Amino acid sequence: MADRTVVVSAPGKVLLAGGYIVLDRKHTGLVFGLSARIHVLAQEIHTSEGVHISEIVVQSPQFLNATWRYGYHLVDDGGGIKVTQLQSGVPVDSNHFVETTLNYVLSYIAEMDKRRRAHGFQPASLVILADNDYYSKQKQSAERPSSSSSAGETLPPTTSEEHVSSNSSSTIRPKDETPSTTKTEKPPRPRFRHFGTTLRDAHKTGLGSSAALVTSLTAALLSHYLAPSLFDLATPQGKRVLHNLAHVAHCSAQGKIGSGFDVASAVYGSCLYRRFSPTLLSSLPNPGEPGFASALAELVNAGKWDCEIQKEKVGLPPDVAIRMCDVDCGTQTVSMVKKVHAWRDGNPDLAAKAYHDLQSKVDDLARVLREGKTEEIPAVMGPFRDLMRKLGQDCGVPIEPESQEGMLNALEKLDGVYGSVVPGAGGYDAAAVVMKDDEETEKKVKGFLREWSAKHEIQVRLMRVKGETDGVRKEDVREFKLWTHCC
Ligand SMILES: Nc1ncnc2c1ncn2[C@@H]1O[C@H](COP(=O)(O)OP(=O)(O)OP(=O)(O)O)[C@@H](O)[C@H]1O
Ligand SMILES: C[C@@](O)(CCOP(=O)(O)O)CC(=O)O
Repeated sequence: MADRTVVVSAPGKVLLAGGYIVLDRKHTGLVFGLSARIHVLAQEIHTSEGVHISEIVVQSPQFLNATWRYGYHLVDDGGGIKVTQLQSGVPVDSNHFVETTLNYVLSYIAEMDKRRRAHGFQPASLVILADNDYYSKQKQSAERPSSSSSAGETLPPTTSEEHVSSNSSSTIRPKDETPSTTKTEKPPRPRFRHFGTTLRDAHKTGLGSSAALVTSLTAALLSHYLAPSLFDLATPQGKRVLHNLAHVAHCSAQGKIGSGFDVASAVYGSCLYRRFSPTLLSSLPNPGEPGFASALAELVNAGKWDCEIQKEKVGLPPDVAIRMCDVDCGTQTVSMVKKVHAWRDGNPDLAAKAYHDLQSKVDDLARVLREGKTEEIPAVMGPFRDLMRKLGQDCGVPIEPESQEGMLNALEKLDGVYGSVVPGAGGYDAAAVVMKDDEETEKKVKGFLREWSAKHEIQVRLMRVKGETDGVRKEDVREFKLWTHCC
């Protein structure tokens, strides 16, 4: 049988402009994909002769205690495939986004490829590898140097979980290719570092890890299990199916609260985004309920998807970059959205005016970036920030908190910085900077953030990540050979 090992990656996102208004179908948001990606490697699990296992094993080897084993069964009355997390040895936290994605994607696959109902799913191993910028550095993080040439570069510290599972044929660690380094040599920066923490305790930088993960996991499962005649990521139809299925799974895992701009950019990359009608998903049964599988397949394959993804409306001048600053604080997006909506519902006229004004700035910003009018960026981003700050004040929500306001005002005074914003929902998450794409400006910004951090006793740093237009893509499996069972 053909080797079905596949690696798919999807980008993170930054909603540069359009937070809150994009939740309303009347409006659009300007979203950029990011160079920070989440990769998922899918491969068969090879067992010794006579040994049969029926598991799907998902691992996130950059975190402690992050191996999730699932059994699966076909539910009667067309309820689809339901997975159950298997526990053995050290208890492992559940991973709601992974589990939900498996329920939706395996149900869709079984519906599209009827043979699966009779023969079931071959056991599979899925390895999640996130680019380093998705999480803030934590001081206790343990790293060991290893090979600098390929993707699986850093060895996780030994954990009790690994001890438990070390005999299993289905748990993988990167093959140990640790080179000998002398004491004085600085270890190479690992492409996928170990964060030295559990996922629950990790400090997210707000780049949209869950949407990138759900998208790349969905694409990896579809590519691994379905023949190319049924799913081909390289075709527009393949992307449409991926987009719809990942949307449904992500919405379900999130509790149906988002506009979906993050999944759209994970699939298609940078775009001007108009959301789908929320009613689209309202009649879909839940996984396991009668009729779920066929309703899901129908919704994904056809459905009245009325979202708009306009890629041609988005561009960047060649010498301009969108960079992100990690502020290393968290933001409660859900409660902020609730407060903004409560204000909007209580003040419809004021809200309509505010949303209209914000939309015109979203359009202006898209236009000046697309048309390469670098000199006009400050005159658009400044008033956009003012309007977002005003919205926050009206709703009693810290969309641009004072601490961020002071920092961004000072940052914008630097030569080469054209504008900045607290993207998406705002708050204390990452800040975005639109700046000249050269070393000199990068040095200035880094120096500024170092001084600002010291003066204000906070931790702000410029991340490596940059705005990028690409969406989901297949990666060269050979680059991930340290994470595969074979080769
Ligand atoms: N590297 C990873 N490995 C396994 N699961 C992950 C990984 N990254 C994200 N997840 C899943 O996504 C969840 C985080 O989703 P959540 O919506 O809270 O954050 P987010 O999408 O990163 O938010 P933001 O838009 O602010 O960046 C985790 O709890 C986990 O279920
Ligand atoms: C507030 C909202 O419009 C943007 C949230 O963006 P972010 O997660 O802060 O990047 C919500 C949404 O569109 O899903």
